[in-house]
Amino acid sequence: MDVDLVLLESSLWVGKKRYWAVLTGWHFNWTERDKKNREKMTVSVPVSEVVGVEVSQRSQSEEADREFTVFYVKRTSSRSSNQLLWALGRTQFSCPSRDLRDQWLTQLRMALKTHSPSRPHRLLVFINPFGGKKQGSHIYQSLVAPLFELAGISCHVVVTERANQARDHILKKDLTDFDGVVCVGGDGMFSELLHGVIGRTQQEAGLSEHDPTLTLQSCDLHIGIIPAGSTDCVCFATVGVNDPVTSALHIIVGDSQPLDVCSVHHGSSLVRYSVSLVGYGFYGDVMAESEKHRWMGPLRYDYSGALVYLRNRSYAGIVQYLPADPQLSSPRDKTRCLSRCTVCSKSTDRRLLAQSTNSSSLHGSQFSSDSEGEWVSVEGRFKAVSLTCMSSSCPRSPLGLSPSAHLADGTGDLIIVRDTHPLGFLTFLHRHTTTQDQFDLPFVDVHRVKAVRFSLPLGTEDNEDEDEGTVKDEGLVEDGEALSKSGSQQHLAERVEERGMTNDRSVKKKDLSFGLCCSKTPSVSVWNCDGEILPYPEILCRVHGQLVRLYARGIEDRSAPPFTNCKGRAFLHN
Ligand SMILES: CCCCCCCCCCCCC/C=C/[C@@H](O)[C@H](COP(=O)(O)O)NC(=O)CCCCCCCCCCCCCCC
Ligand SMILES: Nc1ncnc2c1ncn2[C@@H]1O[C@H](COP(=O)(O)OP(=O)(O)O)[C@@H](O)[C@H]1O
Ligand SMILES: [Ca+2]
Repeated sequence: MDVDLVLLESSLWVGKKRYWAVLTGWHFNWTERDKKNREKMTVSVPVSEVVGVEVSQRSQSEEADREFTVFYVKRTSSRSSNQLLWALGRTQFSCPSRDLRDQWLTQLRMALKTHSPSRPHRLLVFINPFGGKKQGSHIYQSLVAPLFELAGISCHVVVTERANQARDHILKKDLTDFDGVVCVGGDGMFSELLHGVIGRTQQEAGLSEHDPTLTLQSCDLHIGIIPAGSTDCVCFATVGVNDPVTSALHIIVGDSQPLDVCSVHHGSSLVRYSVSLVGYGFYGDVMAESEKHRWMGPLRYDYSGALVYLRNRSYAGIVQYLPADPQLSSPRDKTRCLSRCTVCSKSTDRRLLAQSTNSSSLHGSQFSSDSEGEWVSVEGRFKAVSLTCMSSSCPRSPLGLSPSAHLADGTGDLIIVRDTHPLGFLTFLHRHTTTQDQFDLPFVDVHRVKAVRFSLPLGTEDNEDEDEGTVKDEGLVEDGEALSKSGSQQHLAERVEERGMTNDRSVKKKDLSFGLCCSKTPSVSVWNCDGEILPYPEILCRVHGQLVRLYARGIEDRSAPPFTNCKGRAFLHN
């Protein structure tokens, strides 16, 4: 029952103004009262958004002994982009007596404990000092660490010295004391945490990650992201803005956002997990190209994007997909997945029901293609084939690859861009930066799916040296050597070149050995899997609903009605 009992109320002063302050289990409100005791504006802070309470830091004096400061989440707008940001609000209250001050401190701290129980107390933080503009350590020390300290969160901080250190740490070290893991970096760093957390959970549950038909165990350990990378798409799409303070506050208040994850398999092995982009053709080529220009920082994507666009390539392939239930939602229904999204909540309800009716729980049960419906097949030449489990919005594309995709509905959106003239493809790309519908083009199809398979038509060059089932050599969990950009990716990029897949250097190499016959453009591309290159075109992807949880709450709806108090009066929400 949602009874909002008053825990404490009294007169308090803020500066020279007198307020009537009320603490209930759910809210801390203070209402200005004028000299005639008439009520003016009320400020209301949900207890769940109180960051901390402190006694006055001023030197001991009678006045200071009657003061306390409440720190809380304050919503503001960014001046440049009009995005909703969270900042640290603070109000210093003065009490009539020291006794009353102590009562306020006790009650506020107690309310925090009992009404905000999901807050983390101990976190494991990984900082990539080389991500994005190389500001990770500075961002953490100057903006995030002071907030965690204020909130009483203790942190074990690891500044990484190599790629995959964070993933390996999570897979192998004792994590019993930690409530969550946090990365300070970009999507690549998030991906390391994702692989560590999912891998660890399956190890402990005794489940094989390589079997795409198995329902994996969802992970309890939460993941937090402090954006300090190049695209920061996972943060942007789950929080609505790339801002370290906003993200730190979501971690502090213990927000919990389930997230769908796609497992990518080749042959009989798991290759990687992805949450944002599994993309072949254009996005694969952009990623392969951009690795050569890493020194440019985030700009490498625009530069490489332009180069790859001008190459004007398309690739032959067979895309097969398992459609999701069209009754539940559609990628073209013009809705947005916002905080407390009903489509995602219904998916949660269905999962809970399935778990309760399945005596041995859903985990470890089989995902049978028969009961999941019929595969649909599309063969042709494509500019791009992309699968995304969420909108994949980012500053470069504020509505994302698929604006109506859901964070936690158990499906992904498959976007097929068939071969077209360069101007058409530019229109498609450009619409990602506006509010125009990028799917409303005759050469673009979008489907909401549960699984996707991609293969090459018979006779495509790459089929010849395709070696099914050998991925384990580079597999993620098998040998601890993931396909990382900065480490083994170097070696993979060389393999890609040797196979004559994507870049110009590879063509030159072939030209030298085979002469003119091989100067044609490569017939296969690579997959871009959340920023990592997968050099084998034939893959199977399966979406796992709500496999992990982030310290986030989805994008908050700015048009939501104002809060009202228990007496129905209008409230100013801080
Ligand atoms: C004409 C303007 C076209 C703008 C097209 C914007 C499409 C943006 C879609 C972004 C999807 C992002 C999905 C997330 C991917 C990340 O996981 C992943 C890794 O991120 P990290 O480095 O932070 O670790 N990032 C990426 O894969 C980056 C993909 C970026 C693609 C940028 C494409 C720019 C295209 C520019 C075309 C210009 C044409 C000019 C013609 C002369
Ligand atoms: N200390 C390190 N040295 C080199 N590479 C690292 C280090 N720490 C993490 N990485 C790797 O760097 C890659 C890019 O990191 P990320 O933080 O995503 O930045 P960006 O968004 O700029 O790509 C990731 O794939 C990650 O595995
Ligand atoms: Ca989804």
